[in-house]
Amino acid sequence: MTSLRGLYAITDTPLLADGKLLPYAEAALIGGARLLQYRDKSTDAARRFDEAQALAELCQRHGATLIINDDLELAARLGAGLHLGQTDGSLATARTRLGADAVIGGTCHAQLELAERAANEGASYIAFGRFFNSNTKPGAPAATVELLDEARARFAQPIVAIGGVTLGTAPSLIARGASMVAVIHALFAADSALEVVDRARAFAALFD
Ligand SMILES: Cc1ncc(COP(=O)(O)OP(=O)(O)O)c(N)n1
Ligand SMILES: Cc1nc(C(=O)O)sc1CCOP(=O)(O)O
Ligand SMILES: [Mg+2]
Repeated sequence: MTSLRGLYAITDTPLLADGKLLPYAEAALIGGARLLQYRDKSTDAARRFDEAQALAELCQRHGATLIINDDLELAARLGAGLHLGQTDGSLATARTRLGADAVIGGTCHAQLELAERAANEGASYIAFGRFFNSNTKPGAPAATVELLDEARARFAQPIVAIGGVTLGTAPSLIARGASMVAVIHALFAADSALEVVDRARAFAALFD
């Protein structure tokens, strides 16, 4: 059973270009990331499969869970988890296809109604954001930390907080009930894989 608490690392193809994807992803896993999302917006199916398969092997080696962003078919091929946004397809269909044990998450922006629907459709976690200014997705709809109080009281599903999460901003989200923090820039915009290990360790320690 996957533990849905701790650091949720998300890859970013432009940021992890030039051979950084696998070493930086492994560094995040060494540092303690529990979920690793493969987020690649390209249409290069062959590269996407190869990269996701390599990440699946890394996750298996480090006892973490791979989540595929947007792509149910790729998740099904690899036996991985899946994250779906509001325009990425049905969570209920994904649950039927991937089975009861798969980790499937849904984007809920700042709307409790979207979380209600995601929960009813079988989401393993509900993701809210963007809580702070995001380097990766500056235009994502904004959410306030107060939303987490209400979400925590209303839903049994673990809550993922995303958007501008740093070592400085994460504690306010965890204190309000976020079970996981999903991070791109503050984890992977680093000069070396060793620096990613250190950052991941520091994020993971916030959950001790
Ligand atoms: C954990 C997590 N939360 C939210 C998102 C955003 O999903 P979406 O709104 O579909 O946007 P894209 O990531 O597909 O651009 C996410 N990927 N992961
Ligand atoms: C992919 C994504 N989704 C968001 C949402 O609010 O739904 S914010 C975001 C980007 C997260 O990257 P960073 O940690 O660099 O801000
Ligand atoms: Mg999406």
